[in-house]
Amino acid sequence: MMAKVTVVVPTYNEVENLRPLTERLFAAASKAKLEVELVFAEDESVGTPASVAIVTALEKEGYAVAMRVRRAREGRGLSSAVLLGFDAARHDVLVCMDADLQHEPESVPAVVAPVVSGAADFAIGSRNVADGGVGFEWSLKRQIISKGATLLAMPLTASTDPMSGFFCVRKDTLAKGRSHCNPRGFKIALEIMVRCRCKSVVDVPITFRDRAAGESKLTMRQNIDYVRQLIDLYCFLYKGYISAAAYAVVLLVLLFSWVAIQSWGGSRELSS
Ligand SMILES: Nc1nc2c(ncn2[C@@H]2O[C@H](COP(=O)(O)OP(=O)(O)O[C@H]3O[C@H](CO)[C@@H](O)[C@H](O)[C@@H]3O)[C@@H](O)[C@H]2O)c(=O)[nH]1
Repeated sequence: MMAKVTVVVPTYNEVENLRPLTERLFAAASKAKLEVELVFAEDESVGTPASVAIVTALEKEGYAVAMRVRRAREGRGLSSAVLLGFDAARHDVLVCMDADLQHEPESVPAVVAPVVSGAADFAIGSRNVADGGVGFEWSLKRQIISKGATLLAMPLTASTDPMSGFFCVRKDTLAKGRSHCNPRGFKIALEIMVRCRCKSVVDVPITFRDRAAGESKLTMRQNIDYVRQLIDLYCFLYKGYISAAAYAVVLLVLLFSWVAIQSWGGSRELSS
């Protein structure tokens, strides 16, 4: 039977990338015998009217594509847009990828395969496994930020690339933790892996390409959001250990205070 997949792509000012992404994705899906519904989860920007026009034209050409526009007054953000897109998905198998073609649409069948076959709860496109990598000159600053962020997340997940925004999960797996998912920030894959307690996580090698057009939306704000997200996720996952450690510290302080008081009392008795 043909697997049915909803691909959600968060978009903010990505006008130039919508058509090439759609054409490449549907070509790859038809080759791999995947039925795809493509949903652009758009936050309103200056490019929104042009983006809507492109998606309307693609729909008329027969592509199963839609754009959901969140108005500026309703909020903005990558993770929250992806969650809204997932909530509206028609199919059980959900994929998230970027609009800027840094994630190759031709890799979608490979990212989907472990989830469709039942081999994994969660599959993620990874640059950090054999046959995966970065296919362009990435600035040293971005490399350091990415490596540092990955290291900080290591105790939270089995994936080698939890910073990747290219992943696949089933609706029922997502439902296990959807209501606890933090909609803030950029790192929705990490959020879902941890909150939905995904047991079998499979890394699928991908080549991360240069942005085709437009600009990255990553700012300092997202880095701060990431640190807050990490603290929340550590507390969520290791709450038991953190409480036990805090309890042990309180007990030790009490014990040392008691010993100190005893020895002080004893030395006073000796000296009197
Ligand atoms: N709806 C919506 N989409 C957004 C927003 N901010 C960014 N996006 C969309 O989210 C995708 C990724 O955003 P970029 O701005 O291209 O992110 P990046 O900094 O290049 O980060 C990339 O690298 C990370 C791994 O290093 C990935 O985690 C991330 O998803 C992306 O691939 C793009 O399709 C972009 O339009 C937003 O506020 N709202």
